[in-house]
Amino acid sequence: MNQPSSADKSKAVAHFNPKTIKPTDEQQAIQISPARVVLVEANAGAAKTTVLALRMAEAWTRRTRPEQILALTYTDAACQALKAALKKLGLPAVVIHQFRIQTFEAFCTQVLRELEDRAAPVYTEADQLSPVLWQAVERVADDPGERWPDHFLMPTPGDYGMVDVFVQQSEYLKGTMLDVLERNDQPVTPDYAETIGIEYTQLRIYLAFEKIRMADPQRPLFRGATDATYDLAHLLFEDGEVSTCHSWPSHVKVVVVDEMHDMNRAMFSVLQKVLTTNRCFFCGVGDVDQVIHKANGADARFMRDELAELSTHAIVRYPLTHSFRFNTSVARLAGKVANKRYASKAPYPSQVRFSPYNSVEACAAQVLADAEAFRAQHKSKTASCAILLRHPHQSVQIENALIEDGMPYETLGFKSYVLRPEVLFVRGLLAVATDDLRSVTEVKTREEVMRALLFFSGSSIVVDGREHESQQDLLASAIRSVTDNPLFLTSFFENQVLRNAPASIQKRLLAAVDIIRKPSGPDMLSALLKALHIQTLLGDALVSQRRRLEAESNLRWLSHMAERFDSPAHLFQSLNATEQKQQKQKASKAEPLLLASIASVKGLEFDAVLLPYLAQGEFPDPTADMAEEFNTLYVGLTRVRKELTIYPSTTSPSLFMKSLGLTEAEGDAALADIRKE
Ligand SMILES: Nc1ncnc2c1ncn2[C@@H]1O[C@H](COP(=O)(O)OP(=O)(O)OP(=O)(O)O)[C@@H](O)[C@H]1O
Repeated sequence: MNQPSSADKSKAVAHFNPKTIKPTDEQQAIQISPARVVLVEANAGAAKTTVLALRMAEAWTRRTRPEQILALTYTDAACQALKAALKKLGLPAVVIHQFRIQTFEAFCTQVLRELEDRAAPVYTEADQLSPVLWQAVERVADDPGERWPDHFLMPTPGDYGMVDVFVQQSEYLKGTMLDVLERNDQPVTPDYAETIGIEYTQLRIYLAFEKIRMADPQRPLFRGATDATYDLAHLLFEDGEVSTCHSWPSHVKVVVVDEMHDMNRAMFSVLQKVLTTNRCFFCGVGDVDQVIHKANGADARFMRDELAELSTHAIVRYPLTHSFRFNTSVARLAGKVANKRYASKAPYPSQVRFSPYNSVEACAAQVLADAEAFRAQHKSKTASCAILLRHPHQSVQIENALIEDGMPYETLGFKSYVLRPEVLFVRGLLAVATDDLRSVTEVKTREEVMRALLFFSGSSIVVDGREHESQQDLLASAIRSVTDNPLFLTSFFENQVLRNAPASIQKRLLAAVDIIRKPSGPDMLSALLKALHIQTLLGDALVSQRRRLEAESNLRWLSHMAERFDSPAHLFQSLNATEQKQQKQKASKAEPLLLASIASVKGLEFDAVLLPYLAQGEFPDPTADMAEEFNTLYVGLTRVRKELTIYPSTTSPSLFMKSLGLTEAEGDAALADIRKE
């Protein structure tokens, strides 16, 4: 692997000169590098996306047509960040529009759509995958030709964690392409399963599932979230022809890949084909400490040995030493989290502030006050502020605080808490008990409330004389009659939801409605959830273990918030009013604040970043991979340009604070140091 030679540097002169920023020598070296294969590994904010944009702009200025320039990324946010960088450099919008900038999944979907002559349905929800999965389980269990039945550890119906485990393993197998690469026509045996690190039964089920999904390889039954990349990579592995497709890039001159640290084997195989079917310049950028998708097979070696092996040209590596996004204080903290050197050179000061909290509500109030202060100080519409969360359930109190204050906000990476299915179920019960569906003003939400009532009650619709009609059609006509006349909700609840629910659930639903109707104190919602045996109810309804935990957390945080209300009717009105205010805000022209998951803003940046709820059990999440939790924190705090505020819990201190030396005496000193800069 080579470093840029001084001859390289002296020969070329930049044809593209941005007016908005002055590229540094390091950046310009990448912009004009004559090397066929260029690689940049650098810290967050060190201008990786910017140099890709510079390289694209340089090629365009040197008369490469925009459609001959291809940029591939892992996430939509990274596509958005690259477009923003091109815009910031001053490229005309029409030109940016003509560049082909896509995620690998979107790119592969486009090619497969042309090859298959149709768009395969996309299933991303556990509920959609579950029936096929159980069909696969049955096939494996009933296979008369099975030679190793003694090795089976079959899941039993009701094993609801099964879907999550399956999705995780299958995304890993597909991302790494382990089975495709290692099988070589050998039979699937317990020994073979062990060599690829998958439990034998799981592998059998995975293969049966794939057989059902791909029964007709030309017309897959459906695709999961990352299946287009895998399917195309698989096709390429089997020497399938793609280069004759219109949508296959056949005359591209420049290929760039952002966030290359997220690359897995399937993406790499597709990239390999793009590079071997085009005489092009390649530039990839990444930062190993931003890997948060290991579960999908993301591996930094694709930026290193694997690329070197693939490339017939020498790889020239360039440095980007300084972060231009933020200054010393943030850089020091990022360096601590990622345990690496971090230099910075932003043309403005950045500050880090720690705002300890002692209750969930107090934290929300502090976040609101800080967001308000930031807005008051920076009147400009372009000053951006984002509240970044590790988990969606943490939005409950913050959304309430924002709504009460009248501060417009939008969410990214999750829905507002009032629209999450389990909260809609509670809203449904409140509507039934108070006989007031009219207060739910959005028609779409009324529909969702009815669906949630039916779904979480394990119920169905039965109409005499219409037995031949599908549940979908029956529900559609029930929804029509109730949305037209909200007073019919009670009869829908009594005659359908309740009557057709399993007997044990009927009792619990009645008890719940009873609790709402009787005068009760601030723990009404906790009592209602208890009467519903909510954990069992969620467990029975939700096939995904991840979703169950998420739903439980959402309801736990909701009941905490409900303690403020003296009656169920008030709680109900407040939830409805929250939704109405959100609708109003959407219609208004006021610039919204962003409330987002950290994962969804990877690649983006904001003037102010607020990172609430650093508490043990919340962030880091003890059930997740600890290295990735650190990377998630690193991604979150490196989104900031000027003002970073971190909210550590004083009652259950986060491991992060301890391991960063940011608690107690030693931590105070470190904080003081950081603040001084
Ligand atoms: N020469 C420069 N002068 C001033 N600002 C710059 C310069 N180069 C880049 N920047 C700015 O620095 C910020 C960070 O750049 P960029 O988004 O390209 O970093 P990145 O390495 O891709 O970050 P991440 O790893 O988070 O994706 C951007 O606001 C960008 O416009």
